Amino acid sequence: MSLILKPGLPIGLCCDHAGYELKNIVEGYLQSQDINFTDFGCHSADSCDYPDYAHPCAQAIQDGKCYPAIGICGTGNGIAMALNKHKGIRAAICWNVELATLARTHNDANVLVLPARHIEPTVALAIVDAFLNTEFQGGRHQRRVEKIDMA
Ligand SMILES: O=C(CO)[C@H](O)[C@H](O)[C@H](O)COP(=O)(O)O
Repeated sequence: MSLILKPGLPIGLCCDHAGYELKNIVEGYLQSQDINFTDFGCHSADSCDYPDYAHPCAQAIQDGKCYPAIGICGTGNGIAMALNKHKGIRAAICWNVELATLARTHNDANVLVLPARHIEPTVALAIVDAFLNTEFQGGRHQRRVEKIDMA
């Protein structure tokens, strides 16, 4: 059982066309681990706009309908920017396992963002695994994370 899943809540997934193929791979991995997810799209590799999928996914986290989430686009930047417009969302772009671990231990990241065009699928799955299985350290980081939403 993952360390950061909340009982009864699925993981949220969102992507654009650049992340579509990797999202399918991530979904296969989650299924193999018996982890439930809600897929907010996109649902094909046809060109689309990442905010159209990022915003509903972030809203679902805010509404308590899923937790955590994984967002995927070409560089990770666009979908992370859209997700991070939402209060309480801490979306972290991670391209290796160490960054994913630190995003959890230091930042209590609640959305993992993967740059699909810049990482291999095997690395992506190792990142997902690290993200889902690493606890927030709290302590000095708790104070800093609380200050993020003060703007
Ligand atoms: O990487 C991105 C920008 O931050 C987006 O995620 C998109 O995937 C990318 O911009 C899509 O580019 P395309 O040329 O329209 O395929």
